[in-house]
Amino acid sequence: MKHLGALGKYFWKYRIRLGAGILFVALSNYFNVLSPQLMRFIVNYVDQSLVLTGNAARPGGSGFGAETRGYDVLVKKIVDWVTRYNSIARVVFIASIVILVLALLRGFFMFLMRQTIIVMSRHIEYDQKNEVYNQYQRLSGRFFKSHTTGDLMNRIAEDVSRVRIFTGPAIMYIVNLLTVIILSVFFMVQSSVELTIYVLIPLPVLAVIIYFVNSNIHKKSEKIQAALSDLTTNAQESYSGIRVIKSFVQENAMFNFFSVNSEHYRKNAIALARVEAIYFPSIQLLIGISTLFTIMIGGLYYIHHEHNITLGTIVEFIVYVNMLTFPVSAIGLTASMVQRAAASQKRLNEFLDIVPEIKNETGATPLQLDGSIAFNAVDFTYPDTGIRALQQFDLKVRKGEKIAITGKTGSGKTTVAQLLLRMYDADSGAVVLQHHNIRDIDLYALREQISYVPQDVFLFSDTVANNIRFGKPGASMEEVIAAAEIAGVAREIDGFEKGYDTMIGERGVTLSGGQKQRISIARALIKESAIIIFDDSLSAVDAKTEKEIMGRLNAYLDERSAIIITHRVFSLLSFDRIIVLDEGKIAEQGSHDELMKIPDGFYARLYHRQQMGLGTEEPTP
Ligand SMILES: Nc1ncnc2c1ncn2[C@@H]1O[C@H](COP(=O)(O)OP(=O)(O)OP(=O)(O)O)[C@@H](O)[C@H]1O
Repeated sequence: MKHLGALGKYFWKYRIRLGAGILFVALSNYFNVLSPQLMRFIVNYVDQSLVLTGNAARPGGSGFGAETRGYDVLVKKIVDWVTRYNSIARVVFIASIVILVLALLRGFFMFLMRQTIIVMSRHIEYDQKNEVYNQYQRLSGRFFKSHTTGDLMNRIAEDVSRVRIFTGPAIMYIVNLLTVIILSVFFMVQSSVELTIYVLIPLPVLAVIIYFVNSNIHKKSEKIQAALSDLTTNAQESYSGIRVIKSFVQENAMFNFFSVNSEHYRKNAIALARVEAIYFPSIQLLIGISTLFTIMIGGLYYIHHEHNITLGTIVEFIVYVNMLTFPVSAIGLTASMVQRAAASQKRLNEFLDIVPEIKNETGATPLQLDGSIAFNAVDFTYPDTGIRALQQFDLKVRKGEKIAITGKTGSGKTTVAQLLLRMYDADSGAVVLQHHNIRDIDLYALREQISYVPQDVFLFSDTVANNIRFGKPGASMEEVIAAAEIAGVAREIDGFEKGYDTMIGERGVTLSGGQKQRISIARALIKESAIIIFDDSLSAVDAKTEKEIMGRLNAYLDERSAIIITHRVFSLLSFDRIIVLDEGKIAEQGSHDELMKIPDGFYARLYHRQQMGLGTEEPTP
């Protein structure tokens, strides 16, 4: 329950709606509890009138003496007003119309109650979804590595919905339950204390049943939720990896895996349905017993002229008991709504309370980057795997310098890019840009001024133009085309039937790997930053195209600093410096000619291998 405390800020934000909603619930119930009193009046009035005309149900009738006992002030006024008419039919007719008016008033306030509380819950749902989404955006790559997409999706969709059920329907039921019970018990006691006690006797039993059955329901619901989460993750991975599944002919295995999860979910859902099936009839039974007590004991009191019980009182109590039926039977449902919401909010809080590892330090400056970079004795170990990716790594890049980084796979090349984008912070040493430690530079300004083309391309389900424009929102069509031209993909885009308006499916399924890579490059180039990082960004294009692109890039890069990570060395000729990384350390460094002179050097061997057309694999020592 304490987890729901996190919603306090939202309730405060929408306090006027909430306050009005509570008032409307109370008013709606107030008008609701008045009608049983009027029904008592009508029955007693008719009964008494029949006595006077000699047609009483029993000699003496109910007597008007008991009638006004426990009436609400408003009901008293209504009774005074209707009894001014002499005809029984007229009194009954007018009193009945008043009951109808009361029902309408009740309905009107109920409508207002929904308009305020349910609308408030939708606002909170919207705010909370945005809050969670924003937090997802702020969290670091490490967080996303340790949580599945299915789990993230479940929390932002399923958990937020469950919390909404608390902030809307559950709050409404709770306020409704409390006001109905307080008002009806108050008026029942006013009418007859003895009968009230008998009518309420089954309630403790009801409370015990509700408690036990409800905790059972809660446990089962939790299991269902966990099973549903597995199922979602399972399905989501199947969609994303459909090409791998098909190529490995693993459709049946995947389906079997899904069916096992699905079966687990089904069993839990059926178990829950069974418990719920027992729950509602038991509640109805106990409410039925209350009604039985009302008629039996009320009837006996009436026959024996005890405790001023009239026929009208019995009718009034029957209506009260019926009035309590729904709110009381909804106690379990409401309690489980609250429990589920608390569990969901706990899951949301787990994410919302995470302080992003990488965040702006106070006083961080939005530095205008000129392109000079320095890695000073940087050590970095990935916290989740403990892999030491960079060791005492030193690198100085002057403004406008073009550096190529090569080396064996896993030697730490991408890590250099990750630290430069401040996706991680160095454990020791420092990354310095224009004499400013990277930690003192405004994070968003930093990333805004670095163009990064990652190894694994990701394109959005949008048009080609919008995917390129992602690098510079609001860029003109000319800028988009210019970027595509430098990236060497313009001719292919022109060949598409809809050109730059061609929709790219999820993850760009309609494009070839090379096309996707080049669109991703165009997206980075349009950004026009002082620093450009290519992380093996041309691995899927042929060597000739790569050379052409490199040629155009040379002109584009001009004054910009560039770090090009690659496994293909023969295109590195025009670089100012080439770095060979090995186990997180610089193994070789220099121009092409200098590196070629190192006897048995990694670079020289790799160059020869590739010249002989033996591919990009690393040379064996
Ligand atoms: N996000 C990560 N979490 C944990 N360990 C990582 C992560 N990324 C990389 N590593 C590990 O750190 C080491 C350096 O990885 P890095 O990606 O920098 O190498 P690389 O030289 O770019 O490799 P490749 O040429 O295959 O892209 C590797 O051993 C790798 O397994």
